[in-house]
Amino acid sequence: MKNKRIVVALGGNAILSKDASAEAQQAALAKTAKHLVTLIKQGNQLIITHGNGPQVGNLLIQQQEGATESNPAMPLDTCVAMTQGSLGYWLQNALLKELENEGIDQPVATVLTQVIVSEDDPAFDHPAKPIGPFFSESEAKLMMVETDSVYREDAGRGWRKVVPSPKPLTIQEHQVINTLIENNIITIAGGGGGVPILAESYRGVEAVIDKDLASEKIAELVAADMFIILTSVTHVAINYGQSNQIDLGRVTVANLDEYIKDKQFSPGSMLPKVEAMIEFVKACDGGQGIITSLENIGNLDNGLSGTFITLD
Ligand SMILES: Nc1ncnc2c1ncn2[C@@H]1O[C@H](COP(=O)(O)OP(=O)(O)O)[C@@H](O)[C@H]1O
Ligand SMILES: NC(=O)OP(=O)(O)O
Repeated sequence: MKNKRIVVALGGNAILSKDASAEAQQAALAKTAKHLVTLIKQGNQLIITHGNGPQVGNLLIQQQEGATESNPAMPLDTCVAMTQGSLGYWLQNALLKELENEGIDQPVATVLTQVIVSEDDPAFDHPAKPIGPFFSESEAKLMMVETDSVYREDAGRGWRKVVPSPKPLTIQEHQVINTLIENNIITIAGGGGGVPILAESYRGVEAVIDKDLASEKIAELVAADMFIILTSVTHVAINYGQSNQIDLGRVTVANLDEYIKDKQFSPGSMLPKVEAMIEFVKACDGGQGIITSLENIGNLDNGLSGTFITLD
């Protein structure tokens, strides 16, 4: 796996697990940076994207709980921009430190990335993107009565607030991203799925774009050779969480289409990752798609670890 242009998408849950402190998230990113630098040492060009589901949900709670008339809560699109900034800041410095440890002199830049969405996207009427902390069913149901927020069960892990998640149409800053990569600058972009804006008006809309779908758009626009989604599981599975669970090694688009029809992947968690991979391998002829865990990055060379997605 040498000298490739690789888009790597990091899950927000891999950065924030139980401890939401800045120190704990920075420590998680320091570990992440070590794994990413392995790919850089092999001579690959990296474009790194990341989620913000846990972080943007936490920030929204802080905003709402601390709000006063003279110091109002910021809207969700601005919260996305704020988490893009804070996570980019932590990740950029974690990478710089690890590169320095390895004696690699390469700059890193974080691009404030906006993503164009349609005002008419039906997602605005059907909130489906889980953000923030996990609650019990009874806590969530009480909050649904007391506030106008919607909560849903998230892949067997508890209940979370859900917000609209419109489809990313294109990436406003794609030329900036391409210019950085052409100049051999390690690029962090599309953080938190990008800030959702409407075309032409540059007006933000209150939503959280799925970072896997936004990352796929970036992968297409930079003509990536490889698109890797790193999450908390080593493989995509069928019968996930059941006694007959089967981890998928190599799968084709046709296989995945069948599994989607069979409702094997949870919406808001594994389904968008699988959909993003299908889009990528269809759009980038010969492009390789991989879903695996961060810790598995070092094992990708032998082709044995993770779920590898191919066109046919
Ligand atoms: N079919 C499946 N195979 C593997 N994991 C699945 C499946 N369906 C749901 N999941 C869940 O999806 C999670 C990954 O989604 P999520 O945590 O939202 O991603 P992110 O890493 O981007 O934050 C896994 O940890 C697992 O709990
Ligand atoms: N924006 C987004 O998709 O974040 P997560 O990957 O953390 O859910």
